[in-house]
Amino acid sequence: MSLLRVDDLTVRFGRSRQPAVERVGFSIEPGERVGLIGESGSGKSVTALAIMGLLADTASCTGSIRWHDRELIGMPDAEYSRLRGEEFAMVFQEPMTALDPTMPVGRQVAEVLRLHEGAPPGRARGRVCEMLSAVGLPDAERVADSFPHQLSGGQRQRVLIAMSLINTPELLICDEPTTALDVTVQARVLELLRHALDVSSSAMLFISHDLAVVSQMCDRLLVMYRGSVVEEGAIADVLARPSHPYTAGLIATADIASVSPGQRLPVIDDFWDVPVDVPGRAGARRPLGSTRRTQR
Ligand SMILES: Nc1ncnc2c1ncn2[C@@H]1O[C@H](COP(=O)(O)OP(=O)(O)OP(=O)(O)O)[C@@H](O)[C@H]1O
Repeated sequence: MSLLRVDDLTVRFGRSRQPAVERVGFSIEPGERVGLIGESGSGKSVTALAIMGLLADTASCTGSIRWHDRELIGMPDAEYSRLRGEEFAMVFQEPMTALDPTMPVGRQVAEVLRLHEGAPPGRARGRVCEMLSAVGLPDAERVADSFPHQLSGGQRQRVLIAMSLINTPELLICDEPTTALDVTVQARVLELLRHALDVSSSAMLFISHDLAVVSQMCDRLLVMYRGSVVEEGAIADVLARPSHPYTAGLIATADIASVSPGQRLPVIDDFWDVPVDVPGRAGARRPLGSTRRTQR
């Protein structure tokens, strides 16, 4: 049985007729690292938030999200929040907004442990410092006593990774975890994330715009386009034989070998005009040759 199985997931906000995510389906096996790539607005974050049960109140969700043998859609809040942080966790794009500015970061990491394990404060402190060291923060005692604004962006993101992995979740969802960091720090944070996952054996859903980074971090790739998954496969297979024109365009414009981690790949911003092979959805039909390239 898959760790996570998403079937026919459709998410709408308010009275919008156009779903943000439409009939999305994929699964993640234990320990597997899956990349989710797509243009801005294609529905990557909404898919992640639906799995985490953290969508805005205005969202309505249909379909199925199964965690092991349990259905997450419609699960009572108390039960959902027990799973969140303990069995699956998420690292967000912007560490400053994900951390409480009024509390030392060590206490915030300890809080996650306490909530899920009931660890007494003394023991929690030791575990927190161990975890901060494990994500490449050597001066763990000092970092633990610091407030978020006293740390650099890279340090804050490491704190969030420590926080998300401290309960050894079976699945870690990373939503553009290094986008807010500068390029050299991004490479280091990605390296330690990979190492931390090796140690915890957690599976990962890694969301990015960046094909180069995804191809370094993941085994399998999902490509989202206008709210739907249009391509799925082992990274090497997709790169060698993309089946959807959007993926082909993305790969064609991406000189993957020459792009260092964190550096943006060129994207094609006229792909809205490429037909989308989703039942029931009418797309404009302009040929791929009429696209233009831009650099983000
Ligand atoms: N709270 C919300 N209310 C209304 N619409 C929303 C809300 N959150 C997301 N959307 C819409 O859902 C669609 C998908 O957004 P989503 O954030 O998943 O895109 P994304 O692929 O993650 O983009 P990016 O790469 O820029 O983060 C967008 O059209 C967005 O405007």
